[in-house]
Amino acid sequence: MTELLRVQHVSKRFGGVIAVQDVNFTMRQGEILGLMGANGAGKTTLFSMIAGNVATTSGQIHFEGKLVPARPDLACRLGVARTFQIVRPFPGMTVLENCLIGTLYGSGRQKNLQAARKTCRTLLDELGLGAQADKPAASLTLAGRKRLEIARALSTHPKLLLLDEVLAGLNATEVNEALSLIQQLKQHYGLSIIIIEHVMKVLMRMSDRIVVMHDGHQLMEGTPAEVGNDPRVIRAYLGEQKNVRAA
Ligand SMILES: Nc1ncnc2c1ncn2[C@@H]1O[C@H](COP(=O)(O)OP(=O)(O)OP(=O)(O)O)[C@@H](O)[C@H]1O
Repeated sequence: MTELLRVQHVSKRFGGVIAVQDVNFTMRQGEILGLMGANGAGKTTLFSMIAGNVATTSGQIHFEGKLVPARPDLACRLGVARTFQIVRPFPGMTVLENCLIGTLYGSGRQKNLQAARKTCRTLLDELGLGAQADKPAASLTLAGRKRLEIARALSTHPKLLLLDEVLAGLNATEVNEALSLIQQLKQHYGLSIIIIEHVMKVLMRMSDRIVVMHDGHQLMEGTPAEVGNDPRVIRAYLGEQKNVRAA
């Protein structure tokens, strides 16, 4: 499969805090890559650098062979879109208008407003938000706002979707629904996905490969089975006795 993303010796320092240190991995087109790590491990900072929200202190990130600039608008035009852990809709705009912005200005920029509206309605239908399309974003439930966050990212027509804890705060039924939805969207839009998720069982189930972060470092990279059985991961997250898959 074709290489999509290359993260090379990437580090980020915020003043005296080293949030990410010398992280290296590649990702193939069509993969689902899990990003695992405890609070403060550096996962979101890594996302922010891949999405161009934050500049690297050192190292480089290439997407389809092109250097990802430290500008989210330009990274978006390359085909990278992200969600935020704390959802960021424009609350006063309707659900549809929130998506229109991405469709009109993202990587697949549609010039025609009517066509863009149609695209957004189809997308919102797929995400189960069709009935809410003309309501204000602020009126959605948490599960609805999480779906809108995904819709907003997809509206930019990305090739790589970065999902930052989109399942957090959802109940068991909502988590299962969201997982099937993500799989469907991946197939339909031919997406590659990097997912940050604290529920390990979910991450293990979804991911083709997992990169494990610990205190800003990359602890290891491997298949879910390799990660679940790795003594370093077990030591870092669960103590000596347990197995990650039992968590
Ligand atoms: N803008 C910032 N300024 C200063 N320090 C920051 C900034 N952003 C992140 N950090 C620090 O960098 C480290 C990594 O944070 P980051 O949010 O990337 O971790 P995380 O793995 O995503 O954690 P969580 O699972 O809690 O979201 C933490 O020590 C955090 O306090």
